[in-house]
Amino acid sequence: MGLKIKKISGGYVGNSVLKNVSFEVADGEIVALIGLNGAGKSTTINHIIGELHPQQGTIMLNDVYLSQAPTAFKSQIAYIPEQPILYDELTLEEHLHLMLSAHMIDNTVTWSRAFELLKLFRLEDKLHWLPTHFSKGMRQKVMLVAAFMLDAPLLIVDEPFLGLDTLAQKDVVRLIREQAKKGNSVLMTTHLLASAAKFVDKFIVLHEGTVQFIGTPLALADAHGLTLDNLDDFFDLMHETINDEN
Ligand SMILES: Nc1ncnc2c1ncn2[C@@H]1O[C@H](COP(=O)(O)OP(=O)(O)OP(=O)(O)O)[C@@H](O)[C@H]1O
Repeated sequence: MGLKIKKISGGYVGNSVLKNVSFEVADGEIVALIGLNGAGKSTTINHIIGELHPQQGTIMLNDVYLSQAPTAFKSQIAYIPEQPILYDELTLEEHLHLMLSAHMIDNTVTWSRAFELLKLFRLEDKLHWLPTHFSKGMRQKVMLVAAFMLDAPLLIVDEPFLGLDTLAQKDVVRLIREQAKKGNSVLMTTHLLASAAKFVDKFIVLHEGTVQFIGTPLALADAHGLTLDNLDDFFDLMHETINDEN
C-alpha cells in the first residue's frame, strides 16, 4: 500500500506553491524528492505531516486518508526534520518518552531498539542531558534515535546527511536501508544526488511546485546524458535550462 499523493495543490496563505503533485512511495521503497532551492520539497513534506492543508488533492498512507483520520495517519509517520526540534527543558530520555507517548507505544522491544541506537550514536550515557549540552551533530542524532526507534510505516527524512560526520552518514544510510527491508516506506529530500543514487529506488524531481520526473537514478542520469557518478551535475543542467528559458 504505502504513501499515495494524488493531485495535491497547496502551499501557504497568499503563496500557492504545489501544482497537481502526484506520486507514490510503495512499501519497502526509498524515494528521494529532489529539486533546486524553493522547488517545493519542504512544502510537500509539510503537507504530508499535516502542518499544511492542501487546497486540492488527497494524501493517503496505508489506506488512511490524512483529511479523514489525521491522528491515525500521523501515528504512522516518523519524521526527521532538517533542523532538530528539541525542548530545552526536557532531557534526552524525556524526549524519547514524549515521542513514544505521541505514537502511543511504550514497550520493551521499542526501548531495546532505542538503546541500540543510543549506543550506535554514542549517546547511551547521556540520557539525562539537556539539549543545551549537545553539539549540533548530537542534536541531530537525538532526532535520529527518536525517529528510527519507532519503526514507523513511513519514515520521512529531510536532508539526512546535514551536519553529520561521515561515520554517522554511513550509519544513517544503513538504518534507512533496514527500514525499507522491514517493508516500511522512506521518503527523503537531498541535494547530494550521487550519494543518494547508491541507495534510493526512485528520484522525484520537483521544479516550481510541479513534478517533472519520476524514475530510477539510472533513468534520471540517462535522461540527461549523465552517469551515476556525476549525477550531482544534474543541478547545473537545471540551472542552465532555466537561464536559457529566461
Ligand atoms: N512559510 C512560508 N510562507 C510563504 N511561502 C513560503 C514559506 N515557506 C516556503 N515558502 C515558499 O514556498 C516555495 C517552496 O519552498 P520550499 O521550502 O518548499 O522549497 P524547497 O524545495 O524545500 O527548498 P530548499 O532546497 O531551499 O529547502 C518557495 O517559493 C518559498 O519561498
